[in-house]
Amino acid sequence: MSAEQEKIIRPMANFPPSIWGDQFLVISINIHIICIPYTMSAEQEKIIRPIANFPPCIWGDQFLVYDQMKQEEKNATEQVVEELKHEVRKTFANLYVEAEHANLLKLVDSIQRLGIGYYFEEEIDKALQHVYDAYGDKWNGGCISLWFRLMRQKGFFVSCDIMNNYKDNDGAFKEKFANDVEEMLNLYEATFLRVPGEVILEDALTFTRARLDNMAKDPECFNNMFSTEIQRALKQPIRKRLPRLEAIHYIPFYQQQASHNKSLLKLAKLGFELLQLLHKKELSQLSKWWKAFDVPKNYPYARNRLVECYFWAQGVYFEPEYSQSRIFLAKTLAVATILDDTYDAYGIYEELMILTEAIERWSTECLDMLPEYMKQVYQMVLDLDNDMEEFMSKNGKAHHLIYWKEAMKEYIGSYMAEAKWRKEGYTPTPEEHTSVALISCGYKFLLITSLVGMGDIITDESFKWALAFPPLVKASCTLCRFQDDIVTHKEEQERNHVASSVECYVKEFDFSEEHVIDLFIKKVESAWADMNLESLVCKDVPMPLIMRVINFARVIEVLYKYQDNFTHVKEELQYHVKSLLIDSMSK
Ligand SMILES: CC(C)=CCC/C(C)=C/COP(=O)(O)OP(=O)(O)O
Ligand SMILES: [Mg+2]
Repeated sequence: MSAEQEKIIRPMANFPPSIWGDQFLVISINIHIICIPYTMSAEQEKIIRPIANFPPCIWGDQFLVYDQMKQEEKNATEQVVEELKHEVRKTFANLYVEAEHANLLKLVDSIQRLGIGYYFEEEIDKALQHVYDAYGDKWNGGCISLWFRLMRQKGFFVSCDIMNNYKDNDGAFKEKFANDVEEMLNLYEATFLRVPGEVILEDALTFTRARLDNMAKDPECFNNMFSTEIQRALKQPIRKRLPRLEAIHYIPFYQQQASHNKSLLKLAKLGFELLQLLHKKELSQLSKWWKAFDVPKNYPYARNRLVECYFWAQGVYFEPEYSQSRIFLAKTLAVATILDDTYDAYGIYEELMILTEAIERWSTECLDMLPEYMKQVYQMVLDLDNDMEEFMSKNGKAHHLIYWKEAMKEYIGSYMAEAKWRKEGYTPTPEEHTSVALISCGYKFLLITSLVGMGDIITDESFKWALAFPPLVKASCTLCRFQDDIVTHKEEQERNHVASSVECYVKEFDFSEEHVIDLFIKKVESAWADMNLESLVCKDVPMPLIMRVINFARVIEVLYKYQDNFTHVKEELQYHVKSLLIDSMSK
């Protein structure tokens, strides 16, 4: 300032200086030390961490490399596939006459169950629209249950009144159907497309389940082929099956049927094989990416589950067009697993506060404030965004990642809320718990993850819709949370862990654990009915998005139905992974 300007008289107060000097620097250094566990001596490390001792990864490095098909062989296979597709298209065309409508439905069902529905998306849409336009709700071409299931699967809200055809005048189910295995199976499968309040379908489920149960115990009645089908259906109906796993079982079953279409069978096998090559390539690419993080060394407390995460992502979508999204989803799942275990199987409250704030701020500048062991996982989170942004900006859709980040922040916020309850030893009321646990189950965040990169069908509106937590998404989160807690809560409570929904309900209502679990099984069933309803009434939501929600729910059926197969990878999941990603389809 010039001497002139200096004439200004400032209202100076001459406040006394700080009296504390630098003495608190030392304390803040101590706080910093607490945040860096690897530099702490055993003495200093008085902190008791909620360690879980999760089993290690069982797969080793086997997916790093894979057997590739020679280019000439691949080209030749693709050529045959095109020819076979052409032939199947001709079959469609022949079935449009009225007398063949039931066969048209059977063709659609076989194609879908053989796992090659994505080859004939247009033909299937056209065929079902044709049947709907011709009959509306008044289908009279036989195979009622098959018609009902296929229509509802595709989003046509046909009435369940047609099921009265299975009943006598006195309202009981006709006994003449009871010995018809195929009809019983079809009716049973149709009941899983019911929406809340469809009593006739609930009764049909009770009726068919009892009959099929008896048939399964009496293999003399029919051939072996159906016996296996019945047992599989009783364990898991078609509505809840992952399409790729269904193809593995259905292809040999279809082959055994005398009436099978040879071109279709061959196409299903070749299609499976070609797609398996792509999946192997993706997993190999992911394995290389993951290996660089050296999870066993850097995150020994966490579940190292890349292969299982890939299985998860592949369950959500297996089609070639979603390759980039599938990879992004698998990466996000693998990182989310480390985060989940950091929040509830290693981190202490003060450290988690810092990590939560860093994720909220989303900047490399936050790296310095993090405890040493968290730095890498934080960088992994930032890189998920950076890597996907590169791909998304090619299509001018990089801004979709803003929604993804918003969802991630909400998800991490719910982990922090649980960490707080854990620290306080507080058991929330079921209501308080649900508001957090439906987000912490991860399914809202993962659904939003799965939409990134799916193509033009997904718009800003799709993300806004999902972020607003509509009933369809809420139902899938409900199912995920309760099914997960039913099988994981015992093991979790052996360490210092936030109360799961089971403990919250036991405490609030003074119910026995068994009773709470029965209640949750019913909640899971009604969440399926809610998803069915929403998938029929959400007309503004594109079908490919709805199918992601359904497939996420189907993955839960595999990973959490009877036990926690994600944490403890037993024979059944190993078998699935091998048949999808290692073994070749038998010719
Ligand atoms: C759905 C997500 C996020 C998948 C990633 C893997 C994961 C965290 C699974 C659930 O683990 P958990 O049984 O420990 O879940 P929680 O800690 O929420 O009970
Ligand atoms: Mg957990």
